[in-house]
Amino acid sequence: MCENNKWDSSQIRNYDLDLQPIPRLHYKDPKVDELMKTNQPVLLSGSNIAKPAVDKWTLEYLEENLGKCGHTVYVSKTHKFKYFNREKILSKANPKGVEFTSETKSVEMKVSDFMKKLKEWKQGDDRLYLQQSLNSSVGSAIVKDFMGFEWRYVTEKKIRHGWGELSANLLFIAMEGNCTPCHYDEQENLFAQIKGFKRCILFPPDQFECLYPHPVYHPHDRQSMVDFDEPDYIKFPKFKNVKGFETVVGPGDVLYIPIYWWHHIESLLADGPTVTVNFWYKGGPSCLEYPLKDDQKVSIMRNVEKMLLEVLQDPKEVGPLLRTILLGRYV
Ligand SMILES: CCC[C@@H](CC(=O)O)C(=O)C(=O)O
Ligand SMILES: [Zn+2]
Repeated sequence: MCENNKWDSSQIRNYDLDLQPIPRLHYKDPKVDELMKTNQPVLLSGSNIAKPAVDKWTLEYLEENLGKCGHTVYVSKTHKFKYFNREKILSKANPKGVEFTSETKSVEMKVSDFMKKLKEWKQGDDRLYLQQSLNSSVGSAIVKDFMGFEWRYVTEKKIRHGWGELSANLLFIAMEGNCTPCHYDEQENLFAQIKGFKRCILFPPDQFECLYPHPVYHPHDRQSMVDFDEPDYIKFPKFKNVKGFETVVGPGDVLYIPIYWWHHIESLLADGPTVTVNFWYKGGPSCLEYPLKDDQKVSIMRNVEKMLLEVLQDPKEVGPLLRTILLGRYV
C-alpha cells in the first residue's frame, strides 16, 4: 500500500488484519455526501480545510506561536498512548474503585521544552505526545491561521448531515511511531493531517464483538482491550475475525471518522514528528428508525450498562444478572 512513494511499508507496523482501503475522493465530489449520510468513512483530498496550517505550521512556527503557557503532553513508556478517563478511576458506578495503573501520564509542558525533548529523544526514553485544545491560550498568529480554515465547507457538512455543535479542535504533535490504540469516540470527527503521515485503521460499529471494549465504568471506557501488537486470541477469540478499513493520511488530507467508528491511528515510523488538527462535533439528534443502525445499538448497550451499574452498585453483579436474563430465555 505504498502511495506516491512518499513512504513505504517498512514504516507501518504489521498487524494480521483483514483491511480494505478507505475511499479517497476529491472533497467536492458529491459521493462524499453519500458516504457521510450513511456514516461511512471517507478521505477528503484537495481541500483547503486547514490550508493555512498545512502551509505554515512547521515545528519552529508552532514553537514560536503556540503561546508560552503550559500545554498538555502525554508521556508513555511505550509507543502506545491509550487514553484513560481519570474520573472513572473512582466513580459512583464503581465506589470500590478499580485497580488501575496507566501506561501513560499527562504533564503540563512549555512548547519549547516539548520541542527540546523531541530533538534530544533517544531509543529507550519515554515517548511524548502533545495533545492540546486550540483555545484562547494560543498565540495570535495561530488564531489568525485558524480563522483562515475553510469553515464554510465544514459547517455546510455539519448542517447537511445533522451533526451537533463543534465541541473542540485539538492539535496533536506526535513523535514518529506514536500510536493511539483502537477506540471509538461519541463524536463525529474531521481529522485534518497537517505534517507527516499517519496510518489510520478503522472498524465499523458492528465490529463491537470482535474488539472487546473495556466496560463502561472502566477508566479505559471506549478503548479496545485487545493489544494489537500481541493479541490474546484466548481471551479475545473473535478478534481473529475482525474486518476493517485503512488509509494513510498525509499533509492536506482530511479523514472523516464517523461517530462510534473504531480507529487505531499511528504516526509512520522513521518519518519524524507529525502534526494533526481534528474537528470533533457532538452527535446529532437521532430518531429511532427500524432497523436500528449499528451505532445506535452501541449507544443502547452503553445505556444498559450504565443503568445496571447505577442500580447494582457493583460491576461484579452485572454479568450474573445479564446471564440470568439471557440463558435459556433469549439465548
Ligand atoms: C486523543 C485523540 C487522538 C486521535 C488519534 C491520533 O491522532 O493519535 C483520535 O483518536 C481522534 O482524533 O479521535
Ligand atoms: Zn479518537
